[in-house]
Amino acid sequence: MDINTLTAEMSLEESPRPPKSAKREGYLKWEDYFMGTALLAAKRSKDPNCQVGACIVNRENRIVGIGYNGMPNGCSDDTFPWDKNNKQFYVCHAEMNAILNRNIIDLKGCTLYVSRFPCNECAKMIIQSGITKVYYIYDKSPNKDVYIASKKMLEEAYVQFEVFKSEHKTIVIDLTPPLNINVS
Ligand SMILES: O=c1ccn([C@H]2C[C@H](O)[C@@H](COP(=O)(O)O)O2)c(=O)[nH]1
Ligand SMILES: [Zn+2]
Repeated sequence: MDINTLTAEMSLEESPRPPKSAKREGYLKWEDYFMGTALLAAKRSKDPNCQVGACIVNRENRIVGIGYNGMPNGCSDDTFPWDKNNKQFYVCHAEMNAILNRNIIDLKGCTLYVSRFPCNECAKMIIQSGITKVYYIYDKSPNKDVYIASKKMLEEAYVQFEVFKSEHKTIVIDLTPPLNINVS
């Protein structure tokens, strides 16, 4: 076997294996990371009916605000009402909390990842804050006046909104070793 043949055989054998310094495959894409963060935040919600999470991201792909729906600070989750007719008077929406929790002053040009389509009150805050893009997973009540009004305002103010699409259905995160993260 001459030296050329030997080299060809070696490279054939090694081709499926990435070089040791190559990056890991299967890492989360930015968009899945941001929506995953919003969904993880939603898990903090005490609302028995609807847990909403929101994550705001700037143009440099930095997370600048996270929120979920909950009672205002100082208003106890155990004494304020969570039933359908009364919670509306008290609950702070996820989008509002994410905007108020922001760690930068100006949200101009930022993108919001949120689990459900924002209501009219959230749309007002989104517009006024300078957020220009909204990704949401589902529109719970598209025919209700508040969501029709929300769409109307977002469109008028040139805030784009789009259903979130991912090539994955689930992200499963272990809290115990070996700390696997399974994306499927
Ligand atoms: O833009 C929105 C709209 C609603 N929410 C939260 C506020 C409440 O906790 C629930 C409302 O649930 P329904 O059962 O649909 O009345 O969702 C929000 O965070 N952001
Ligand atoms: Zn809202």
